[in-house]
Amino acid sequence: MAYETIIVEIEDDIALIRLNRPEALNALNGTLINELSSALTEADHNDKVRCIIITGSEKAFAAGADIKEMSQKSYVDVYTEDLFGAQIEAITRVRKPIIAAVSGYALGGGCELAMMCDFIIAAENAKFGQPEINLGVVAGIGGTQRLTRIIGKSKAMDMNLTGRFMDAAEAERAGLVSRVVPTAKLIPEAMAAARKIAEKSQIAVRTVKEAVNRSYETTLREGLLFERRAFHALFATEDQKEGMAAFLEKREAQFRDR
Ligand SMILES: CC(C)(O)CC(=O)SCCNC(=O)CCNC(=O)[C@H](O)C(C)(C)COP(=O)(O)OP(=O)(O)OC[C@H]1O[C@@H](n2cnc3c(N)ncnc32)[C@H](O)[C@@H]1OP(=O)(O)O
Repeated sequence: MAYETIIVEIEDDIALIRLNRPEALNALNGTLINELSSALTEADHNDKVRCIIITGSEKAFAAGADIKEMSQKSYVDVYTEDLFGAQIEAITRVRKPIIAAVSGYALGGGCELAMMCDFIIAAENAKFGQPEINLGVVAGIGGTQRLTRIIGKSKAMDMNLTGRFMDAAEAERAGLVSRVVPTAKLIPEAMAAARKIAEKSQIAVRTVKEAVNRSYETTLREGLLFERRAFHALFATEDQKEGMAAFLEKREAQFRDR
């Protein structure tokens, strides 16, 4: 399918989705959000795809929501259309793992989009921020909620109140990103991580995603019970038998996603 604001490449069993509005540093306008949401749904339903990567350009993952597009909207407009509601939240309903490969600016909605992914690999030049305060507004898709759960109250307050940017090293220390890699190696490193995930039992992979995400939504007691029951349930799969047999026989497991 041809898109206007994103490029989708499928290599082996990985879908690489590149945000592609260089003239606006990949600012998230309505078209981009719709196209990203469609491409993700398509990748989620494509049996050949086992892992998804979202990336931008070297200069910008995404510089936030498109300010030009929203600047003249009224409260009635944004409330009625539920701006940044269901359409972008659809990303969080994708069941396959999504890696955000972030180079350059990930600001406002860009940082929030990266946080909606399952984990973030950052290039050394990455800069994260929630500068909505400079526009007289606040974050609208997780900058005060997901960011606070990830990096804690003090840093989240600092980022949201001052609008300052966090570099890749600070983001790694704060737990916002899982690893930092040389800028030129961002896509090869993200592809290597995606290939590792693609080799695993996809039933176990999806269960990991559900269980980790559950930890954000529930109490520790409920989360631990969910995790234990998920662990128990995987004993009903052929992949559990294969994974454990392969270990004991000192060979590579051949998972069949059953
Ligand atoms: C999703 C919500 C609800 O949370 C809300 C939001 O996300 S609000 C948006 C938050 N993001 C920002 O406030 C960042 C805005 N951008 C910048 O501060 C700067 O562009 C920069 C620091 C990222 C980069 O600066 P610089 O290298 O000097 O490049 P520029 O000349 O500023 O930008 C190039 C070009 O891109 C356009 N641009 C950049 N960001 C946006 C944006 N968010 N929306 C629309 N357009 C954007 C910028 O206007 C320039 O275009 P031209 O003026 O050359 O046509």
